[in-house]
Amino acid sequence: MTTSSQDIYKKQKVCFQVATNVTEQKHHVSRAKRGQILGHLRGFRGCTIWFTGLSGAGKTSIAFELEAYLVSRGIPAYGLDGDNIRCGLNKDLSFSKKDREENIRRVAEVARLFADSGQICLCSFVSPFAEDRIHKESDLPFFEVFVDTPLAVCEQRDNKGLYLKARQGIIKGFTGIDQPYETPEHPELVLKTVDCTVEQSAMQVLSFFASLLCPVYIADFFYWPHSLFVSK
Ligand SMILES: Nc1ncnc2c1ncn2[C@@H]1O[C@H](COP(=O)(O)OS(=O)(=O)O)[C@@H](OP(=O)(O)O)[C@H]1O
Ligand SMILES: Nc1ncnc2c1ncn2[C@@H]1O[C@H](COP(=O)(O)OP(=O)(O)O)[C@@H](O)[C@H]1O
Repeated sequence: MTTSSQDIYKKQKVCFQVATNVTEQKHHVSRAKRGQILGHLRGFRGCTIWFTGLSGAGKTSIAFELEAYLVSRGIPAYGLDGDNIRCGLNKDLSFSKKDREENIRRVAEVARLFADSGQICLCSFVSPFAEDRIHKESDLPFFEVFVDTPLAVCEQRDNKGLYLKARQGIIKGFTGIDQPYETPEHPELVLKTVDCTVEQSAMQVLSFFASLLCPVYIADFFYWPHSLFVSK
């Protein structure tokens, strides 16, 4: 008779707690070596650009526009988005304060791995709590971008119909309606999306970070006509 792994666990009667006897393992490949494959010789390095703001502010549109643009220029970038991550990695989490905190903690860890691998990780999360957005411990560049769109505008956009549901009480704990949003105090960049297009907002981000991320490309960025920017 074979014993299932479940039976073994039951027999052991061990009370499993948070892991303690774990030791960080060193990679055999250095960050610099990975960077060489990704073209870091041209001055580019991995980082996280974190977009925060209300639902409908424009985080996803801007982050994905940038992702498409960077990738089309041969710069490795990847967008992590709240809706997507909550369908997979974080599908066990709710929108309670504690679970939002855990959502952001996990995503920040994943973003750090992307950055460590040499990519630009573009994160678009409501991330309403200021404390959760602080990533002082990260040894890789982390930039906060506040997508500063007023609640009234987000509610008017209501591209997913969520504000209507929140106002009707169908969705409880919706950020900006019956849960708070803590405005960033010292973001690297503030984007005002009213009266400008997604492409213009993405261009603002690119202009701001180009010199930090990729000095060699900066000239290209500024000489590119705006019409060439949309890269879909
Ligand atoms: N209660 C509540 N509050 C805010 N947002 C809600 C809620 N319920 C569902 N949604 C949808 O989930 C997206 C936000 O997920 P995030 O992971 O970014 O949220 S958080 O950072 O953990 O606060 C959010 O995506 P965006 O609209 O792109 O911001 C919504 O589509
Ligand atoms: N300058 C802008 N930047 C970003 N989005 C904009 C802008 N102007 C209008 N929008 C529109 O606002 C909506 C923002 O939706 P989305 O990107 O899903 O926001 P979020 O991810 O913050 O919920 C989209 O329909 C987008 O076309």
